[in-house]
Amino acid sequence: MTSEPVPSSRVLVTGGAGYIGSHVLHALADAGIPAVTIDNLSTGRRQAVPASVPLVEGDVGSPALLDEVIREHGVDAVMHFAGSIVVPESVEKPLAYYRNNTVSSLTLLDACVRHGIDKLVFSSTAAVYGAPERVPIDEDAPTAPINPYGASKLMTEQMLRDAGAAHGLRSVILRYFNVAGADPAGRTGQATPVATHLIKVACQALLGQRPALSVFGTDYPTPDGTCIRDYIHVSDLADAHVLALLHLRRGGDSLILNCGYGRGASVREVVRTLESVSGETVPATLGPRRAGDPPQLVSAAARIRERLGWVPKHDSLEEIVRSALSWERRLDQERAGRDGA
Ligand SMILES: NC(=O)c1ccc[n+]([C@@H]2O[C@H](COP(=O)([O-])OP(=O)(O)OC[C@H]3O[C@@H](n4cnc5c(N)ncnc54)[C@H](O)[C@@H]3O)[C@@H](O)[C@H]2O)c1
Ligand SMILES: O=c1ccn([C@@H]2O[C@H](COP(=O)(O)OP(=O)(O)O[C@H]3O[C@H](CO)[C@H](O)[C@H](O)[C@H]3O)[C@@H](O)[C@H]2O)c(=O)[nH]1
Repeated sequence: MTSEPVPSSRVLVTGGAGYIGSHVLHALADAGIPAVTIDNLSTGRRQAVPASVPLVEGDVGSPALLDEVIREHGVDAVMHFAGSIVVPESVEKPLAYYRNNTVSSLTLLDACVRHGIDKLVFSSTAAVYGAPERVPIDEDAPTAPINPYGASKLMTEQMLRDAGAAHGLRSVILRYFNVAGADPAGRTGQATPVATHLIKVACQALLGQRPALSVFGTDYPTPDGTCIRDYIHVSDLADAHVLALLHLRRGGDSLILNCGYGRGASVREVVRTLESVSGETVPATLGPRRAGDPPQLVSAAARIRERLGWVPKHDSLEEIVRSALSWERRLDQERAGRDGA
């Protein structure tokens, strides 16, 4: 490594080898915005990172590594994706979640302040709202997480607010609803080893990679008895990140924005849509409720459009499930190629 900073500003993307981070790295590369990523590859994959982006393998909780990367690459802004994301696991191992999500974020914020970086885009979650009293949920709704994952993210939001007031660190906090689908060009997708998200699990069941999808609860107070979620295509979410970065680079103020389409789909609707795009049946069993699932989570979606001028391009459940299925088929072929080699 050289000791002189390079002249062009790069955005530091933490967790860029993961599902959402890798889509954002591709979106940044497509927009001609230089980036560097730190990832410890705990759930991410090296091959998800675009060839043009330097991947520094290491932990975002290391102050020395952050110092080195920020100096070496002339970092002027940060997008923070690295973290642990499985809700039930956060209930079993809360301290691990507070360490990897909250404590590591504290280390990162500290590094930003130390290096005079005043722009940060943060991956938050609708889980900060807990089980909301009303849908659609707007950004001013009360935050009341019902699991350590959501609490660990809300604590980081609080640190960002306080660091903004004290140190001028401006942030865009993006609260994602249910992220799904894959890059339409097939460059990346969700490849994390533990699949728990509905659309990925349903695709895996359809392809015979698991015996069946278990539908978690059919007695919810919703029209068909199954839970309703606001599914957002990961490529639209990636575009929102690029817009958030540009907003901060223009000198824009701190924002908290929901990321969703403002429209819900039930578990049964998701399954039907997957069946209609594939022409095949999803093997499914009707099971009991999963602990901690609110009946409905739907975003109030106006603010992000107003503040960032975000216009979704893939706003259809068909497109989301089609891209997720074709990504799952691609992973299948990759595995078959490896096994055959
Ligand atoms: N997937 C969703 O539906 C969803 C919803 C809301 C919020 N989020 C948030 O979005 C972010 C990205 O989620 P994802 O779905 O892409 O998950 P992911 O597991 O695919 O990506 C996380 C990446 O961070 C890396 N990582 C984890 N801990 C690290 C550490 N300490 N140091 C360096 N790298 C580390 C992992 O190797 C991985 O590449 C997370 O912060 C998550 O909480 C995701
Ligand atoms: O095998 C499965 C998996 C899920 N579901 C159901 O499908 C819906 C969606 O579940 P996911 O696990 O895909 O997503 P969650 O809604 O639980 O949570 C996700 O979306 C949240 C915001 O809406 C947070 O962002 C959180 O981090 C993220 O994991 C839920 O009703 C769930 O009960 C099933 O029926 N069977």
